[in-house]
Amino acid sequence: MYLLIPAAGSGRRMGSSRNKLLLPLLDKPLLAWTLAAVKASRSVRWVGIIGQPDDFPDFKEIVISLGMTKCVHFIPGGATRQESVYKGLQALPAVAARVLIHDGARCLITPALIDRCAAEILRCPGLIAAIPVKDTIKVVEPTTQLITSTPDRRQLWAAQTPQGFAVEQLTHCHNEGVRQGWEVTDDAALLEQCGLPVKIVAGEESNLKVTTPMDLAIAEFILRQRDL
Ligand SMILES: Nc1ccn([C@@H]2O[C@H](COP(=O)(O)OP(=O)(O)OP(=O)(O)O)[C@@H](O)[C@H]2O)c(=O)n1
Ligand SMILES: C[C@](O)(CO)[C@H](O)COP(=O)(O)O
Repeated sequence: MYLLIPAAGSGRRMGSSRNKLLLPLLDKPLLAWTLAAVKASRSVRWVGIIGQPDDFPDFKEIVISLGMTKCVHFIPGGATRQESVYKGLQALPAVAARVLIHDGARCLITPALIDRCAAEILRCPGLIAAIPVKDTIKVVEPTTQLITSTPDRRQLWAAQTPQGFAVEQLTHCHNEGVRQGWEVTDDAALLEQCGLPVKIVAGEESNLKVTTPMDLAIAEFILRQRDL
């Protein structure tokens, strides 16, 4: 399976002066945890790490320190996650028919979840890992700050990565996104806009995205519970 890892962000919400994926988490950089899970996955053969070129020396050091034997490529990213994935798609080998995309920032991913998504994407053209929403969600009118509705929670799922796609279809949707000026925060949203089906695969509650300093503390807590 081909796997693209968007890792070209800046970590604004982390309040970090550098890419948050290079911040330490226990004994190694955050991205090293993500890559360790990728290394342990049985299905992934080809890895494209999408990053800002300034970060490549650090990324390469991490890859070497993990002793990754999979084929690893470093792909220059863009100004948004959407642009970064678009560039990643263009760097895939022509023979790639299916691709998984997994955020570098979801560093608690398990090899089992990667392999489950890899197996499932061979049976459908689009999928995302997701978990049912636990909270009661309110839709709020931004200027008045008044609640306008409470969506039925049974229909709400929190999107995670991996997200998997048929490469041709995802490329078509990204092209359409560029043409129409769509701005989205995940790849599934592009298929949704194009009216194409995307399936849910059971995600994992611990598969959080490290976005804020609080997430970093939670990630550390979860990792300490695991058999390292
Ligand atoms: N231009 C960008 C922006 C984000 N990402 C990646 O997309 C994932 C999810 O993005 P997010 O958590 O928002 O990361 P940042 O952009 O670093 O964070 P922030 O939005 O707080 O600046 C991360 O692995 C991030 O590195 C990317 O590849 N290219
Ligand atoms: C793709 C994603 O991880 C799904 O949860 C997420 O959308 C990435 O970006 P966000 O801007 O932090 O939501």
